[in-house]
Amino acid sequence: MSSWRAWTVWGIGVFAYLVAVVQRTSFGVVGLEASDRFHVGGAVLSAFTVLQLVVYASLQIPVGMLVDRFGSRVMVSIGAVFMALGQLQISVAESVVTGIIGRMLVGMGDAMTFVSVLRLVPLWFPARRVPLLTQLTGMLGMLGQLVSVIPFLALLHARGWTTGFLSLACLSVLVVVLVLAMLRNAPHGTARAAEGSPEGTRAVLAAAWRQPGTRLGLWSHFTVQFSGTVFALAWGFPFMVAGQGYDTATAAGLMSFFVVVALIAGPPMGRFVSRHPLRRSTLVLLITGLTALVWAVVLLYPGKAPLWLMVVLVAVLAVGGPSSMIGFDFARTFNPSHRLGTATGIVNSGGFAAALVTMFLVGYLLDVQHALGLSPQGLYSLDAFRVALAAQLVVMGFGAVMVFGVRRKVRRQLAASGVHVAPLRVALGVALDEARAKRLARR
Ligand SMILES: N[C@@H](Cc1c[nH]cn1)C(=O)NCC(=O)O
Repeated sequence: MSSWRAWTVWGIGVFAYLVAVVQRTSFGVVGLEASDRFHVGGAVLSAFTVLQLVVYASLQIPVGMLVDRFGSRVMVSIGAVFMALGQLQISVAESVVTGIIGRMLVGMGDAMTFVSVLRLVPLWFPARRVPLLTQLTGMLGMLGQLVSVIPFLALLHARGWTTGFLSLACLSVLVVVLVLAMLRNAPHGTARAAEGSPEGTRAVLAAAWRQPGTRLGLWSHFTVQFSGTVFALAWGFPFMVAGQGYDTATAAGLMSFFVVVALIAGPPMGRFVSRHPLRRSTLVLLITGLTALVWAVVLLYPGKAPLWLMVVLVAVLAVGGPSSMIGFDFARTFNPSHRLGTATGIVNSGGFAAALVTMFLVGYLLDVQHALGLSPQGLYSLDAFRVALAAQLVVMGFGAVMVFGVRRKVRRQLAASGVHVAPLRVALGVALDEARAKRLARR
């Protein structure tokens, strides 16, 4: 049994991450109000989100290194202070520049939270619980999106922009108080191992990168997470409404379905990972293959894709979020605890870097087709989207090749330590034989 102390620390960590997700997603839900306040259209507004993501992704590795050095408590508190300052700035900002500075501060604080919170889990809980708790951390944090969409939006509509964003700043202040009062980096006695490393910071980074298991985590995260992120944060809505011709209510319903599926998929994914640790990369590849297949069917479907097909697409994309947590499991199982933050930061940069590159590629391909007169029905026509969104298949293919390549190295390393990974066919045969033998023994 884990102590109440461990659950309290984890609970506060999860709350801090949930609040970070609220801060991250709060601007996206007030697009119309932001357009009025800053007197700008969609293109400039998307710069707020893109810059916030650029800051978030580029800070992952430095943050990981800092967590290994200073521990989760300091990093989560500093992150919450940055987010409080960012939202305070947004609450009074009236120009694009001051607004973007606010969002970048939020991105900085957000970047410090997830990696630091994940690092608490293996330090406070026994190894067998870690995969499921890691999934639950990601899953519960996602509920922050609903806080943005429901109570925050209602408050902003009732009391106005400044009160809405000031309340979010106060939420992060509450996180700082809770973290300083009750969050500890590790149980007594393990605190030294959990803070500061016997190696120098650069040596920690080099060692984490040299470990093929970290890179397998990076490419797994890269390959399975980006398509869902691109869909949810950038191109999903324009594709469904302007490209496919769905009304906004249906598109909004599909987006809510995305969140529900991502929430439901977390626990089974965690259980699979703890029961079949040698099949993690196979699951990543299977989910990547399935995502590519469903995208190909949607993009090649003659005319508007039927609703059932869009439901399947959204479900597959939503599973990508929980699946990407497999990347963190690779980081954890292949690195000692004093390198865990750094390795987790490396892994977490994968999916977000891939998402940024893809967001840009899709926008660029839409623009180029329009400029060359190849999309006469409009910039956001279905045919233009077919070509632009197909770029995802190239990014997915690249990621899958990297997963295959680095997995070979990981398996060689495992074999050297006496762990041999049987081909899937053989392993499935053995599992079926065992199940049959168990059934017979029960008769
Ligand atoms: N894979 C996500 C988290 C997640 C879990 N379930 C669905 N999504 C991830 O990498 N998150 C990083 C972050 O900062 O949120």
